[in-house]
Amino acid sequence: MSDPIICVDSLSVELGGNPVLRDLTFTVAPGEIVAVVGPNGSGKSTLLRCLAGVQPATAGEVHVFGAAPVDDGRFWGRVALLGDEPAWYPGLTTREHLELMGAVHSAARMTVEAALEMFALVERADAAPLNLSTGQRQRLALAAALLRPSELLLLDEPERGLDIEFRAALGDLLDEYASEGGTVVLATHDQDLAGHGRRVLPSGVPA
Ligand SMILES: Nc1ncnc2c1ncn2[C@@H]1O[C@H](COP(=O)(O)OP(=O)(O)OP(=O)(O)O)[C@@H](O)[C@H]1O
Repeated sequence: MSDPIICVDSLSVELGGNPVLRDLTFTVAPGEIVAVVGPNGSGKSTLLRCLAGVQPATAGEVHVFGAAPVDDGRFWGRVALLGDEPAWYPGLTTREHLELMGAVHSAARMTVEAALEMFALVERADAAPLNLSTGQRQRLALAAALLRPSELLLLDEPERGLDIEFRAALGDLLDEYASEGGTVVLATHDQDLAGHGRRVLPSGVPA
């Protein structure tokens, strides 16, 4: 069996003196989709931030690709993160944002035109992101994350702002990414999306 992509061992995180994650242990194998589920405030985003190396553990360990995640170019070359609203370049269009993503990463997974098509952004390709609807902006953020090559996708509530049809399409895109060997960890409130993977609760209780 291949080595896990992610090992979380007895992870605890306190924020502002409050325990948010308590003694959480799980592993994620290559090609797996893991859905972090639970009510508001249960620690889903905190767990994703730990996996991204931007939230230190209070106790326990997190290993990604066999080492503690480090917020550096080598790590982000392998990991695509979709968190809160990205910082858009106000002078660049939708198409130019995707071209930029393709330019900074070698071996893009798809062309810009294919991404515009796949994420239903063709008609808004020449608009600035701030002139898109909330759902269209989320589709652009997802297009950017899926256009670039990566081995691990970390997605915090990727369903935010998406209509029902596109949520279903997103599940299929994640399945396709995983079938190519990519690993996905997503925090989600969408039960259908969560059904595409194994469920993990940040409380550590099996779902
Ligand atoms: N900087 C902070 N200082 C103190 N407490 C915080 C901080 N950030 C988050 N929290 C608290 O930590 C807990 C977990 O927050 P987190 O955002 O991880 O939850 P979540 O499961 O992602 O929630 P949601 O479903 O609403 O997105 C919440 O109770 C939140 O209020």
